[in-house]
Amino acid sequence: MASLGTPTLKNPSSVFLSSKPRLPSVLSAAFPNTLRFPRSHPQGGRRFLIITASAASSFSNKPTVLVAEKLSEAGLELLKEFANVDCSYNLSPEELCTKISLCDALIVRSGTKVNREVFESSGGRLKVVGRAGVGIDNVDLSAATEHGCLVVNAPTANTVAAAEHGIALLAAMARNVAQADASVKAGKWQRNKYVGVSLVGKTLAVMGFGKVGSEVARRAKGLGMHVIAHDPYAPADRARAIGVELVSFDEALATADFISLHMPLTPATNKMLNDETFAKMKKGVRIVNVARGGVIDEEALVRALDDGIVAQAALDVFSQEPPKPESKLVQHERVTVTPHLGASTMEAQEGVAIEISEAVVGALKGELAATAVNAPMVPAEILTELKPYVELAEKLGRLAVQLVAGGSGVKTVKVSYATSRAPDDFDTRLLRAMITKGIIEPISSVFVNLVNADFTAKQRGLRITEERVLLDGSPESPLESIQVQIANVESKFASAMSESGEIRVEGRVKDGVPHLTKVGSFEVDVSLEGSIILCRQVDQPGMIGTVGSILGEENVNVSFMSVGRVAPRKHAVMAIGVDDQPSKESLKRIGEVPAIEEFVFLKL
Ligand SMILES: NC(=O)C1=CN([C@@H]2O[C@H](COP(=O)(O)OP(=O)(O)OC[C@H]3O[C@@H](n4cnc5c(N)ncnc54)[C@H](O)[C@@H]3O)[C@@H](O)[C@H]2O)C=CC1
Ligand SMILES: O=C(O)C(=O)COP(=O)(O)O
Repeated sequence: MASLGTPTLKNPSSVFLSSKPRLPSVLSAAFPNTLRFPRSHPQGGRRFLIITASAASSFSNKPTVLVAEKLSEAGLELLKEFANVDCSYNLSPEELCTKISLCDALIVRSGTKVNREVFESSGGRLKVVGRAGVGIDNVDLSAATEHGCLVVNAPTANTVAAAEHGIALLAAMARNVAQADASVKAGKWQRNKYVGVSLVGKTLAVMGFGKVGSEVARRAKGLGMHVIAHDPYAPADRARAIGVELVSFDEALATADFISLHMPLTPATNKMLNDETFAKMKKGVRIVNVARGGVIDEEALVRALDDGIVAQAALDVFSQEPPKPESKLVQHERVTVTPHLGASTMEAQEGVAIEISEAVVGALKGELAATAVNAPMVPAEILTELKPYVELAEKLGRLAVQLVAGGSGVKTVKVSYATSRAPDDFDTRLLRAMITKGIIEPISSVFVNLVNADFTAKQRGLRITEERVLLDGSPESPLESIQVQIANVESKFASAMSESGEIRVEGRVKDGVPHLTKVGSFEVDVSLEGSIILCRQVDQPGMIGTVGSILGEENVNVSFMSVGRVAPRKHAVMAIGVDDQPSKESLKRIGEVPAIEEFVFLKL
C-alpha cells in the first residue's frame, strides 16, 4: 500500500464540504483583538499570556444549484436566497453531464439517474446531491463517496403521502375502482363483473416496517385489518406499540391476504418477490407496491397473476420508469397502475422541497448534514454540540502532519479521546473524519470530508486507530481532550516527540474555542486560529519580547502566546499564534535567537 509520502505544505483550509469563507485580512484587521489577563496554569505554575482575535465570515461568489426535476416554489425560494438556481428539467443524460461541471449542487427526484459519469463529469465541483424524497437508488452512492460528494435526502416529508397512496391503492384494488371507472367511461355498466373483496378481518403483511410501512400499518388497523409485518431490522417494541406482530419472511408470505411493500431497493431486496417466493404465497393474494419496482421480478409477477397465485396487484413503481406502454404487467386486467405518485401531494411536495433545500444550503455552507446518506447522520443537537470539537480535530490533524520530518511516510495515526461519556453516547466518526482531513489535505491535492475520509485514508494506506480514555466526571461536555499521535516518523521539531517516540499534539475546547494544550511532553495553551510558531528555548527572561519584536517589525500580529516549561530556567516550548504569515527572513531571525534551540512554523 502506498504511504502518504513526505509532507509538503499546500494552502490549508478548514472547510468541511465547500470552501468555508475565511476572514479576509483587511476584515480581520478591522476586528479588535481581545486581551485576556495573564494567569497561572492551574497545574504547574506556568504563566500564559493569552490574546484572542475575533472572527467573522463573508461570502463572495454564490454557488450554483442545478434543480433537475420539479421542485415546489417554497424550496426554490429558499435556494435562491443563497445560490444561483438553474431549473432545467428533462435534461438528457448527456446534457446533465455537460451542465454538472458548472454546478456546486444538484437536486433531483426519482426520475434522474445520478450515475458515476455525472460525478466524473463534474470535475470535482459538485459538492452535494440533494434527493428531494426518500429513495436514493437512482444515485450512485459509491461514486459520490469516492468523489467526496455528499448525498442528502428528505426522508420524512413524504412519508404520509406514500402511506396514503398505499392505502388508496389497497382499497382501489380491492374494489376494482380503476377498472370500473374505465368501464363506465367506455359506456358500460358491469356491476357483476366488478364485485370486490372486503378488507376488514383480512391479514395484511407490511414488508418493510420503516416510516412508510408503519404508517400504512396504522391506517390498515383503522380499517379493521389484521396487520403483521416483516422487517429484519425493525425493533419489535415499535411494532408492538401499534399492535403489529413482526413475523418471518416466509410466515408473512404464507399467511397474508394482502402484501404491501415498503422496503428500499438494495442488492438484498432486488427481486425479492420472484417465482420462488410467489410460490410460497397464499393463493389469491393481492399485492401493493409503493416502494420500488425493482423489488418485484415483474415477469414472475405476470406469471403469478396468470397462474392465479396473485389475484390482483396495484403498482405505483416499476423497474423501468416510465414502463413500456405495451408492458404485459401494465396492461394486465387485474393490475392497477399509477405513475409513481406516492409522494405527489401538494403538502408532501412542499415539505420535501423545503426539507431538501435546507439540507443542500446547509451542506453548501459547510455545515454538517443531519440527513446525509453517505456520511454519518448526526442529529442536529449533537452537531451543534460537536462543532468546536470538529474544528479542534481537524486542526490537530493539520498540526501533527506538519510536524513530520521530510522523508518520513505517514502511515499510522493514533487518536485518543478523553471523555466521560459512555461509548454508546459518543460517536467518533465525525471527529475521525476531520482528523483524517487535517492530516491528508496539507500534503496532497485530495479534498477530504466526512463523506470520503475513511475511503481516502484506506486508499492512501493511512491507518487510524482510536481509543477512548474514560474519565470520571460529568458527561455534560462530550469531550475533555483529543490527542493525535503519528507513529513511526521523525519530527522536524524534536520537542513534539512523546516519551514513547510518536509525534504528539493534544488539544481541548475552551469557551467554545479549540486550543492546543500539549506538544510532545510540553504543556502549552494557544488558541488554534491563524498560524502557529513553536519554539523550544532555554527558559530565560526576555524571550517573549525578543520574538514578539521580530514579528512586530514586519507588522505580523501576534494573537496568542504561551510558554510551557519542564522546570524554571530549563527548557520551555513557546507557542505563538500569528494572524499573518511571517516572511522567511523573520523566521530565520527567530531561529538565530541564541536561546532558541529549534522552531517550526505551522499553518492552520
Ligand atoms: N412511491 C413513492 O412515491 C414513494 C416511495 N417510497 C419508497 O418507500 C420505501 C420506504 O420508505 P421509508 O419508509 O421512508 O424508508 P425507511 O428507511 O423508513 O423504511 C424502510 C424499511 O425497510 C426495512 N428493510 C430493509 N431491508 C429489508 C428487507 N430485506 N425486508 C424487509 N424490510 C427491509 C428497513 O429496516 C426499514 O425499516 C423506499 O423504497 C422509498 O423509496 C417512499 C416515499 C414515496
Ligand atoms: O421519495 C421517494 O422515495 C419516492 O419514490 C418519491 O419519488 P419522487 O420524488 O416523487 O420522484
